[in-house]
Amino acid sequence: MPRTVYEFPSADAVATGLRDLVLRAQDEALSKHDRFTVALSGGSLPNTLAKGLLAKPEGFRWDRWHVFYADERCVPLDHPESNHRLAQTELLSKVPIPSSQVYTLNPALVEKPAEAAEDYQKQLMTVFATKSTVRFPVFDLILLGMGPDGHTCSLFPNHALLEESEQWVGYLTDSPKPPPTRITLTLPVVNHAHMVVFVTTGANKKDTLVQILDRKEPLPAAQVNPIHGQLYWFLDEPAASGLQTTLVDKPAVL
Ligand SMILES: O=C1O[C@H](COP(=O)(O)O)[C@@H](O)[C@H](O)[C@H]1O
Repeated sequence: MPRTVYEFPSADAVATGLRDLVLRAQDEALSKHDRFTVALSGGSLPNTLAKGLLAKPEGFRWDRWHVFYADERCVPLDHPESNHRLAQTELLSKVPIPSSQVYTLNPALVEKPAEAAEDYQKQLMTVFATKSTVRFPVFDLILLGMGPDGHTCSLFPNHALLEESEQWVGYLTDSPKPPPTRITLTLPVVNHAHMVVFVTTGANKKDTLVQILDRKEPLPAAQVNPIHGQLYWFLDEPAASGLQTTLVDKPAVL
């Protein structure tokens, strides 16, 4: 499916635009089934997302949301490096999503990443289906960040996990970005989603975006190409400033 690259004048405008797209994704999902399944990244994403959603929360059906993490660091859930802690602080503590519908790393398994990944895969199966029924889960929406090295989820350049083609959740103990031990959705899961949105702001991502969107270098984020779903890039002006690729300017309606 083709990608759409939006350029917004500021990070605040990215947050507003993202809010509108998340609402659309939610409404599309609820017109087809009774739940909205979303995977959140860590890093800068929860703050941008919260800014948009909390500024205008009307229309969100929080009781229907099922929230997973695109990746998680193998640390206790209240640790400063935990993606769940970040999402909880920025957004989840401020909206009435039932806690039973927020799927976290099993904190008893932080020292056992292989078991933590297997456990998280089992949690996915409780919502989507078992692995014997569906090859890969189909998320309604996956919200991704991209690191300056082109990583997304916890899929890092040249890492063997990029080749994973069977498992839904992988683990690594050698992340080049601390902390080293993490679990992550695999590329096939991301590429089976109904909608995937990269949210990338700031001039420090500018050169990597040129590598991915203009030069099509095979960095991890460039390997996100949903098979049947839609792919959006939400950029602010500093992030987009080096790009030659066709940009869609400040969409009025998403
Ligand atoms: O380590 C991580 O980094 C990426 C990118 O973070 P950002 O701060 O550059 O947006 C993030 O998407 C991922 O979830 C996180 O674990």
